[in-house]
Amino acid sequence: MDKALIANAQGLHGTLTIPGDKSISHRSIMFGALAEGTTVIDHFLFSDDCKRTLAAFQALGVPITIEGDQVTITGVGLNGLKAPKEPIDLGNSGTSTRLLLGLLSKQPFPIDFFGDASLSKRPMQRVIGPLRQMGAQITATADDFLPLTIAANGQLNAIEMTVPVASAQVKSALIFAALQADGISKLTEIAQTRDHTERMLRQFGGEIEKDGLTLTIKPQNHFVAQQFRVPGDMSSAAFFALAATLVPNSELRLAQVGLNKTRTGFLDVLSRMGADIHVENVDSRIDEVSGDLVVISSALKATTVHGTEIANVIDEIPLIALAATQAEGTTEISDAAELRVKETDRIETVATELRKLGANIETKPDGMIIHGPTPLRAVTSDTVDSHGDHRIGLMLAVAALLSHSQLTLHDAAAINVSYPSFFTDLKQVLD
Ligand SMILES: O=C(O)C1=C[C@@H](OP(=O)(O)O)[C@@H](O)[C@H](O)C1
Ligand SMILES: C=C(OP(=O)(O)O)C(=O)O
Repeated sequence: MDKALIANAQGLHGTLTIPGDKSISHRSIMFGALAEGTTVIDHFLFSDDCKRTLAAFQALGVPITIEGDQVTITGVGLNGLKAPKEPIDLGNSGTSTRLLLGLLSKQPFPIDFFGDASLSKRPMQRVIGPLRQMGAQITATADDFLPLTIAANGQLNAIEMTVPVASAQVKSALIFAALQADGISKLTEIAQTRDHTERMLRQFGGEIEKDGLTLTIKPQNHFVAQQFRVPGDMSSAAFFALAATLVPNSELRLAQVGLNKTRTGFLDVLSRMGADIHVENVDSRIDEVSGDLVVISSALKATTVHGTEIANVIDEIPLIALAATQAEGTTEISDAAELRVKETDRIETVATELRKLGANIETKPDGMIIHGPTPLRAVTSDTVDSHGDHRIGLMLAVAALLSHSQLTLHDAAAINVSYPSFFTDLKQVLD
């Protein structure tokens, strides 16, 4: 599907309630299924990826009902899942695949997974390798890719390891497996990644100890159903925070956005660049803190993004690159080779698409060097391409707002993976 993008925006005003967090929505279904009792989740993100997790648990025999943006899950516990009748389709969702690998690695029946063309190219060895060390029986194409089969398995051994990639998905998969292991497991991260699994595990009555970057997990199989509201997704709010920063004469409020410190790196980077963003109405009654972001347009200057900050901004790097094209000076992003194994190689897709609009971007194996500012307009093409990657499509829709030429987005439907209501939300706040 091709979509005409909105160009030459004059200002963004008003208040937007940002859709629910994708990472938390996935995990809410998982813990809800494992708990005893009825879990009620409000402001669940009904995006393509989260719907894959929801459908996977329905296929595993978990009763789940939907009313508006509320999901009700009747928990069955780890021992109450049923053999799925068919292979499970995980679509485009890396989070569903990797977390489910750990969660389902000790079931008394085999389970087959497959996914779309993009997901079938994403590395799974990072999860399959450690799970095999624990005793899981997993067979995958070329040992690393979907489609794969988790064989029936009655035993998982505890593990002590340093997780070799800074990845919340790998960490979370191993936490789910460790809950079912025969002893105490210790996982050490090389950098702090998003900690929603750890927080939700505690919220559902489980135990996990954290000492610096090391987590200690004992076997446990008793979780208590919960009721909560999923905070707005910082990674979705980021599109509007940048749009309001870059489009002159804007003042926008993004309501009830998740402010978990492992997710707010984008606000730090933009603030360093000179953005005017402040936080109001913080709600810290629950473990996943949320608040409003108030964003006023401002000029940006270049920055450097590297090292342990990368994990915190991993999904926002396409937007940081866009910000850098509008900033005074040279921005360098390093230590971000993980971008090459996302839905697309995001170093290449960001550079290819923004260059069409006149951006001056050099790519490196682990990042990008961006020389700004450059006006954005159709230079080599007036059609930009999501390449089937939601974050690229959404970033390009923000870039288009600054362009004086009319642009078309190829494969605009990709945005449904994380932000189906984006274009409706955008219309609501444009002058
Ligand atoms: O755990 C999660 O919910 C996620 C972790 C990140 O992936 P990695 O763990 O592969 O870095 C992120 O890119 C993804 O959008 C969601
Ligand atoms: C990388 C992403 O998601 P996933 O790994 O779940 O496909 C993303 O949402 O940008």
